[in-house]
Formats: sequence, structure tokens, C-alpha cells
Amino acid sequence: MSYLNEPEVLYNLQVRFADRNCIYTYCGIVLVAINPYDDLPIYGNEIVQAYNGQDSNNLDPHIYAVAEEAFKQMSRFEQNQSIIVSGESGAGKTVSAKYAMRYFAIVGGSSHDETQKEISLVEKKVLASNPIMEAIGNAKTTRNDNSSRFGKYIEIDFKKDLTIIGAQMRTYLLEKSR
Ligand SMILES: Nc1ncnc2c1ncn2[C@@H]1O[C@H](COP(=O)(O)OP(=O)(O)OP(=O)(O)O)[C@@H](O)[C@H]1O
Repeated sequence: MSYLNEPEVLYNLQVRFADRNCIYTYCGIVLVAINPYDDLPIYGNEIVQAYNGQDSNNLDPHIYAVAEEAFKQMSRFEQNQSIIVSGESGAGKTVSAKYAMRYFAIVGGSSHDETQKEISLVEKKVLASNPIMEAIGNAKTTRNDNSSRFGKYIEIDFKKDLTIIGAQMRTYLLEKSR
């Protein structure tokens, strides 16, 4: 985008989503996601591997590109990284966060053995915590059938060899209306 203003952003989002079914668009350094309410074939293991270790500037905008960038920065500089997922109810925050976690689980789970792309036990446990947390903390609303009733701070901990050692989830931002 040559200019980062509202008409330019809206025009680009419309062209990419309506005409090309691309739900992800970069607006500056922010990745904007449009909820497609449809199962798109863009999250499979082969797509994870396409982003793994690549320069995200050369690839289509994707939540996996954001996750890859964070993973790369963490491994290169040994510094904690944060991804902020924001948007109105039903925008797709929870789904995006789960895909980012899935990316870390696959990439972190397989980094100790490049030939083994299976997710190991710790990574499986981290991903399996999602339905448990949703059973306790989600409810149907007029805007979202599976609405999170509390904000989440999810911390994923990695070992030096970049495999996942564990994860923690904390509640925050409990709105009065929720
Ligand atoms: N990338 C996606 N692909 C397909 N469907 C999606 C995607 N993102 C969201 N959805 C659909 O939209 C629904 C709502 O998304 P989600 O629960 O992630 O919203 P949210 O922003 O977390 O909302 P809330 O703030 O109410 O918790 C999902 O249950 C799913 O059906």
C-alpha cells in the first residue's frame, strides 16, 4: 500500500478478500485478518512448512508469517516475543491465536529432529488445553457462538533447542459486560 489511510486500507481489504479470497493483508506492520466464516485450505502442515524458516517478506501475508517472525526473532536474539491479537467479538482472535500456537507446536515440536515433523507430547498437551479452557470460559452470545468470556494472556515457554517446554495461560481484561 502506497498510503496508509482508511480508504486505501478498505479498498485493499475489499479487493483482496472479495476478489481473491485472501483473508490476510498487511497494513504497515499490522496483519489484518478478515473472518471468512469458512474452512479455507490455508492452515495445513504443508503451509506451516512453507513458512518455516522463510523470510516472511517473500511470502503471502498469513498468521503463520507473524508466528514465524516471532519464532525467528526469539531464536536469533534469545528475547521474549509478544503477539497481540485484537478485534471485536467474533472477529477471529481465538482462532488466530490457536493457529499461532499450532504453528509454534509444529515448528518447535519438530526442530530437534528435522526428519520428524510430528508434534511431540508437550506440544500436544499445549494444544489440547484449548478445548478445556473453552469449555470453562466460553459461551454463546448473539455475536459469536463460541465467544471467549475473558481475555487470555498465553505464555509459551521454549527450551534452548527451541522445543516447547510448557505453557501458561492467565486471565486478563475481564470486561464488565462479560
Ligand atoms: N480464520 C478463520 N477461518 C475460518 N473460520 C474462522 C476464522 N476465524 C474465525 N472463524 C470463525 O468465526 C468464529 C468466531 O471466531 P473467534 O471465536 O476466534 O472470535 P473472537 O474474536 O475470539 O471472539 P470473542 O471476542 O467473542 O471471543 C469461529 O468460531 C469460527 O467459526
